[in-house]
This record gives sequence, structure tokens and C-alpha cells, in this order.
Amino acid sequence: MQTGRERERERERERERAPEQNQKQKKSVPVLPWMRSPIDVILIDECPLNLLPFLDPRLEVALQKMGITSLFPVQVGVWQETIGPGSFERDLCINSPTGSGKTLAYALPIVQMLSTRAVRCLRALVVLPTRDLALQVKEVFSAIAPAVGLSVGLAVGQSSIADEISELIKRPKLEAGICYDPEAPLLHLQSSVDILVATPGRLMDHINSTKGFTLEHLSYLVVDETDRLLREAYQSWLPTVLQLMRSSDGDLRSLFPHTSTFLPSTFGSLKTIRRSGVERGFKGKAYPRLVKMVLSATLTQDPSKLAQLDLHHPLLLTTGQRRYRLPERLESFQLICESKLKPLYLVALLQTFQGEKCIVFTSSVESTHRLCTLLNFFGNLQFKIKEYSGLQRQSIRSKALKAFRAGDIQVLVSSDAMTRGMDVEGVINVINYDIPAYIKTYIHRAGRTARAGQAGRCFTLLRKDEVKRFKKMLQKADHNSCLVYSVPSDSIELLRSVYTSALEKLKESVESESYKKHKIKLKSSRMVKRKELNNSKV
Ligand SMILES: Nc1ncnc2c1ncn2[C@@H]1O[C@H](COP(=O)(O)OP(=O)(O)OP(=O)(O)O)[C@@H](O)[C@H]1O
Repeated sequence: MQTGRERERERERERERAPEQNQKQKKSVPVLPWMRSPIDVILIDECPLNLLPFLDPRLEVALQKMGITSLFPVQVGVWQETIGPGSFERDLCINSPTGSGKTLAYALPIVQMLSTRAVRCLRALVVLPTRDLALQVKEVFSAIAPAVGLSVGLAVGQSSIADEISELIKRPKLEAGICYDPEAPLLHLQSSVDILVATPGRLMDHINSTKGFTLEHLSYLVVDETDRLLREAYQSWLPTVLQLMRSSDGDLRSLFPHTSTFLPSTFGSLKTIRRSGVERGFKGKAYPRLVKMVLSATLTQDPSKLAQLDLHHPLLLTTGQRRYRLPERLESFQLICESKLKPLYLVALLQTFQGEKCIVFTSSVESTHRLCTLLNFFGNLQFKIKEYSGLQRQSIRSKALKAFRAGDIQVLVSSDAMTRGMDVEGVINVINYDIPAYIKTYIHRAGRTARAGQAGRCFTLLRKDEVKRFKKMLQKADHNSCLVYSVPSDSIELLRSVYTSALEKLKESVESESYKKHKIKLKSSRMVKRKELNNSKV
């Protein structure tokens, strides 16, 4: 991350920019009053672990094992509002640039808080939009939680539902000759995990049908990549979770109106009693309530969307005065070329990277597939290329990601499946083969590089008629320094003949693939017909 002097300079730049910025932002003042007085993370310094107040020494050791010696500013900011004087009193909305360390910002305080728990039950739920992202976040929790005796589970549909259930729910074993009644097992089912990282679909599967799976003890809910998760309803996962929380509060309060502690084994199972309090902002609400933390590099300001989260006395942590912000050490470039020559420019550009890791973004799953196939037909390239998109089976996609992480492949051609949150060490370059449609997409794509204070470059291939639109888009992030990058014309010329033959091969490959697809379709429709015929005979 930045040194103290760099941060001071950055603050100065912000102060200078402020009047001009305020002028520009007049039209886009956040509608919600609490968003107008945020905590500015720019004003917070990194903090060495040994100076971090109240940090559990076991967690300090675990962090050091991860190579972490100090907390990044957003992590310090969240720590202050959770373990520090803020004491989790308010729900937190965190709008912080890509790669600034948001995952640990929420993972560390949650793990520290749960480290003193007496009985294991599901107390923290982290929801992410994709399986690979959930796996990544689980890794972070798994690096610190076991140090304080906590267990972390994953619900993403990576394995069969039965395997997942056996990981998440503890069933009673035959003990001392006692046999439990299989007809009344709910009483004895317990969570095997304290923290669960989940995608909405699998979470709903467990809520709806896994015996013993309960959110009644939940104390922390994290909605990562909030704007993406709020955009899609995913079987109403959010209202369902919130409703379950509300009803468990209500039921328990009516059962135990004066109880203020955690009661183990009441009526045979664990009961978490949330007491009603008169603390500031808690009037009429259960306390301690379910604490929510929502995060994104492009957090929505839309009141109707944020209302879905039912936030309690929310506090915004943001970085600087701008709504959107790119990483400090990101350099942006534009490459202007004719549409039909784009693959040539792309290959010439990739050749200049000399094996550095690079992600190439396209506009759709189909073009990802086509472009990757075409690049592989160039032959004799000094780097390995693989595809990563929602068109592939999860296992194939995960394999490609694993190889990319390990450095066995250097270029990953991706649809927007890779755009958000993915953290791959050593990605120096990002290329927008197709111009992103929105500034938010640009921010998340570009944010796959220049992470954790490292340097990185983002190139965008543009047609002449796209230049103006692109410039306007970058202005929304106050990003005015996108230099023109040119590829030497002789390197383009050298590639022309091989490009022609690669295009021929691509054409053949597309034809053969569509023939195969047609055959499969035909076969399955014949099978359906045959089935219908058999059924009608019966
Ligand atoms: N305190 C720290 N010291 C060193 N490295 C850190 C620290 N905190 C996080 N990192 C590293 O920084 C990288 C980015 O972290 P993370 O993925 O949490 O970013 P993010 O803010 O969630 O980004 P995005 O918005 O893209 O999801 C990771 O590789 C992580 O290991």
C-alpha cells in the first residue's frame, strides 16, 4: 500500500480537488442523509498489527502467517467501528476501491468477536454472488478462524447437497450404547460451522430443505458485492433471511421477555436471546441485533435498493470524495484500431507482455469462446491462453482459474464472470477487448490488477467512434489520464498471414460446433418424443 508520505500527498490532492469536485458533484449528492456524512478512509492510516488495539494474539500470529504485518486503511476503519469504540453499534456500508482489502476488513472483526463464543452454532453468514468468489472468501476466513477455534463452512453447490449437508450439520453418533430416535433427530442436530460463506441459490436450498440448518443464532450478515447481489432477486434470498431473523427475534422475545443472555439447550436446542434495549438507535429493536455489513467498490446510492437491506442506523465508510475510485497505481491506456483488426492488435499487445499474467475481457460468453478459440489458432505464441466464462461447466472454469493462479497459463480470456472480486496474484495487465458498457464495469474489470497497492495497467481497445463515449465514461470516475497506446505497425504486419489462416480455422471450428449442437438438440428432441409416445401407450 502507500507510504505515509504518499498518503499525505494524496490527502493534499483531495483537499485541492475538493472545491472543484463539490462543484461537479452537486447534481449527484447522495439522496440518503446518512450517506452525506461518511467516514473518509483516506484520512485513516495503515496500522501495524502490534499496535492494533484488542487484537487477539492468536489472530496476530495467523495474520503474520498470511504475510500480513499491518492492516490497510479500510480494515483499520472497520476495526474502529466494530471491535474499537464503534462496538458494532451501527450497520456498515463500505464503499472502497477494488483490491483495498475489503474481505479481511469484515472477516477479522467477525472472527475476533466470535472467538469467545462458548457453543458452536451458525453465527455469521457471508453471501457472495458467485461460487469462485465464495471459495476465495472462504480461504480468507479459513486462514484466521481456526486459530481461535472457529469453523468455517461453504455452501455453493461445489459438491453434492448431501456432502454439503454433512459438512455443515453435525449428526449425533451412537454414544455409550444410546441410540437416538431417527424420527426425532432435529433436537440433536447442530451446526458444524460458526461461519458460513454461501451463494444465494445454495443458501436458499439449505434454508428450504436442510434439517437442522437454522439462522436463529445469526449475529452477523455480510453482503459482499452488494450492488450485484441486490440487482438480482435470487429466489428472494435477502427478504427470506431478514424475515427469518425477524421472526426468530419475535418468537424468542415473546417466549423469554426478560431474559438477556445466551441460553444453551433450552427446549433441547440452542437459543440465542436478543434483548430489547434502549441504546441509541435501538429503540423498539432487538439488541444485540443482527449486524449487517455491506460492501462494494461501487456501492449503490439508490435508496430503494438499500432499503431492501433494512439497515440499522447505517454508517458509510468511503474513500475520498468521489463516488467511484480507481486504484492509485492503476495506469489506463486506450488502443485505437479498426474493428476487424482487433484480434491482431490484441495479439501484438499480448506479445509485449512477455508472459506477464493478463485477463482479457469481452462483452459476452459467446465472444469469449470465439476469441479464445481464435487466439489458440494463432499457434506459436509464447503464452498459454484459456477461457473463463459462464458458458463453461463449473469444473472446467475452476480448472482454468486454478491454472491461471498457478501461472501455468498466462492469458485468461473472460466474460464478465471474472469482473468482480476475483483476486489473482500477479495480474499485471487487464485488457478490455470490448469496451465496457458502464463505468462500474470498467472499475471492476480494471480492478483485477493494481491490487493491494501494487502497480497495474488496463488497456481498452476502441474503434474511433467509441473514443468520445469512453472518455465521458472515465470522467465519471474522475479518471482523466487515459493515454493512447500504440502498437508498432510492423508487429501487426508480421501477424497478418497467420491471422488469415487462424480466421479460416475459426470458421471451420464454429461450423463443426454448431453442427454438433444441432445433432445433440435433435437427439434430445427425439428422445422427448419417444418418451411422450411411450407414456401415451401406457
Ligand atoms: N493488510 C493487508 N496486507 C497485505 N495484503 C493484504 C492485506 N489485506 C488484504 N491484502 C491482500 O490484498 C488483496 C486484495 O484484497 P481483497 O480481495 O479483500 O480486496 P477487495 O477490496 O475485496 O477487492 P474487490 O473490490 O476487487 O473485491 C488480496 O490479495 C489480499 O490478500
